[in-house]
Amino acid sequence: MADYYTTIEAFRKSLEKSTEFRPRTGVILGSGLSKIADSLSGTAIDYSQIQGMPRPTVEGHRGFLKISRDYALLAGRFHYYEGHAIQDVVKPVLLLKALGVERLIVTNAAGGINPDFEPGQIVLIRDHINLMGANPLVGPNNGDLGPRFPDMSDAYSRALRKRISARLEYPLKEGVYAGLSGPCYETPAEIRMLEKIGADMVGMSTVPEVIMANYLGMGTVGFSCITNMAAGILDQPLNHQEVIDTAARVETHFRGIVETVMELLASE
Ligand SMILES: O=P(O)(O)O[C@H]1O[C@H](CO)[C@@H](O)[C@H]1O
Ligand code: HPA
Repeated sequence: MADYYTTIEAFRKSLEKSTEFRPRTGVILGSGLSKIADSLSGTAIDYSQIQGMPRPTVEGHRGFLKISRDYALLAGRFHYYEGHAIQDVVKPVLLLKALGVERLIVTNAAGGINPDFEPGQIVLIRDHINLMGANPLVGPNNGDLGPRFPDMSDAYSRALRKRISARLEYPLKEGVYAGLSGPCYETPAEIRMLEKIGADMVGMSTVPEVIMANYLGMGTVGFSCITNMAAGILDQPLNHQEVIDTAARVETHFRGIVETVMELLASE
């Protein structure tokens, strides 16, 4: 395994110069969702100012940290398909750890598999299936950071999900997220397989981040914005522009949910 301890220490040092804020809640924003960070007050720090932080290459991931007393929002994540080592894909989580963040909210754009879902809907992630073909914890383990064999039975905190559902005006549907490496969208046959193994939505991110957050002891919740129905469900081709457009269409609604959850976590 990469020496995550060293990476976290290097981020801590680098951030010492740019901010005194040490929030408890971190948010990773998915494709097309970075406007949420614009609308919140705080200090914006470009990834280029943070030593060791890669640059996002995907449209909809801008590459800055917005930080205030209560929150650290990351507008820009790294995907395995971009060619990053899996150890770099989890750098947003290591950065949040360096700031002392204890709770993580992950968001993503995903294709809907469950026929009860529709584009524009926000789904609370109940669990995931790791089909990336990679795991960020492979390699020697530093027991000071986390266990060799982390338990994943509550990776998307049941307790937090319950509190979120109680706080929101209407309950969100929950679903299982299948994380694949991409960058191809899936074939219709792959989507039929994913449905059979219990996936409700599909994407190319989130899973490595949540594995790392769980390993580091962060309580985690996740939201998928269903930006399109997965391949073969509707008789139409998929493209990233549709993903960005749908995320933009529901941005205000999604922001409301994320802000409510951020307030809920900050008040505890
Ligand atoms: O998961 P996020 O980063 O939100 O983005 C999703 O959208 C992109 C595909 O359109 C992929 O990167 C997929 O993972
Ligand atoms: O249909 C999809 N498949 C994989 N990743 C995605 N991200 C948004 N939509 C999708």
